[in-house]
Amino acid sequence: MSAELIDGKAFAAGLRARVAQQVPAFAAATGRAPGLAVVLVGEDPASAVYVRSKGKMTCEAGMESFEHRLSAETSQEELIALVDQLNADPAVDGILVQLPLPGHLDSEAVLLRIDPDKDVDGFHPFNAGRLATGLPGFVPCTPLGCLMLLEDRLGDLTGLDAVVIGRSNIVGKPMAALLTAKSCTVTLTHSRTRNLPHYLAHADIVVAAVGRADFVKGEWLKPGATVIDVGINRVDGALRGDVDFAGAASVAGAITPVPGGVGPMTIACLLRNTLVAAHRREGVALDEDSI
Ligand SMILES: NC(=O)C1=CN([C@@H]2O[C@H](COP(=O)(O)OP(=O)(O)OC[C@H]3O[C@@H](n4cnc5c(N)ncnc54)[C@H](OP(=O)(O)O)[C@@H]3O)[C@@H](O)[C@H]2O)C=CC1
Ligand SMILES: Nc1nc(=O)c2c([nH]1)NC[C@@H]1CN(c3ccc(C(=O)N[C@@H](CCC(=O)O)C(=O)O)cc3)C=[N+]21
Repeated sequence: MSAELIDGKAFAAGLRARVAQQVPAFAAATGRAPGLAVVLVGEDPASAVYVRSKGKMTCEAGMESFEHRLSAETSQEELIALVDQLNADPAVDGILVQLPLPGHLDSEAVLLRIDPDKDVDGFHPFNAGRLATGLPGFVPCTPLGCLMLLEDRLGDLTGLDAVVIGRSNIVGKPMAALLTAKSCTVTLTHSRTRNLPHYLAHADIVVAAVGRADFVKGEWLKPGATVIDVGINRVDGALRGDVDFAGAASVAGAITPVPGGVGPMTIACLLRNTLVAAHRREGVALDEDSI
């Protein structure tokens, strides 16, 4: 292995500490802590683990966590009614509805119902549009975390060639928009891309969000590339990324591990977005770039 390890777990701990530092001043100004509501529908064990971990870290940062666990049989109307209630609740600054939802529910309609000013996931089309057009809003947590790790490692990203693998609304597309805003030359690839290794051979930055264990091979990479592995794949009970770590680590300049890379950044960015939402809603000043 020659690549440097990008320690997302450590960076995320620092970010959560910076968020926590801002909470007392907000509480002094408003008489309350920032609040995050998390909605979990059904009993998917992986989702339950994430929700528990989000709740714990929210409290550790000094913020208020409101957990809503609904049965897998919850109707669309019941879920929408809960979103409306959270939209109207002044103690709630951020709302996260854990995805994926059970198949009978219309997740697009649920995401559309969330007040865009409380949309700390950044999944509402208003916020996707704001990101695409360069307006302030909320940026999805996973790509925001990836960008923070990239800028921490590389500094100014201007002019770098970036390849994003995967075009989902929650990772690939917003990642491409963020890198474009940072003046990278971005290639957004997906399952219909004809010759992925051709694009990767030129990439200074690779962000892999495919959902297939060990998919990206070391031979495809440009020597010295910075590789961000978003993938969370469970293989025989263990977590694997979307990048063949051993192969990639002998070619890349730096790489994130799985676990301990992007995952912890996602939760830390969720807390950051909640802090930002609280300040914006209350009209309390916050230097967002310093967090
Ligand atoms: N660490 C974290 O915090 C998070 C991790 N994840 C993980 O990241 C991964 C991606 O998640 P998500 O974006 O939601 O996944 P999706 O399944 O929504 O999207 C996967 C994307 O990969 C593309 N793809 C599939 N096969 C290939 C292929 N052979 N070559 C190139 N592209 C391909 C698909 O293309 P097409 O559009 O053509 O189908 C699609 O755009 C998953 O492992 C997920 O668990 C997700 C969110 C947060
Ligand atoms: N509305 C919504 N918002 C999300 O942000 C969202 C979601 N739904 N649905 C599921 C995905 C996935 N996701 C992860 C968060 C943290 C880790 C994480 O902390 N992972 C640890 C390991 C955790 C473990 O051991 O299982 C790590 O990579 O080190 C992973 C994945 C957020 N998601």
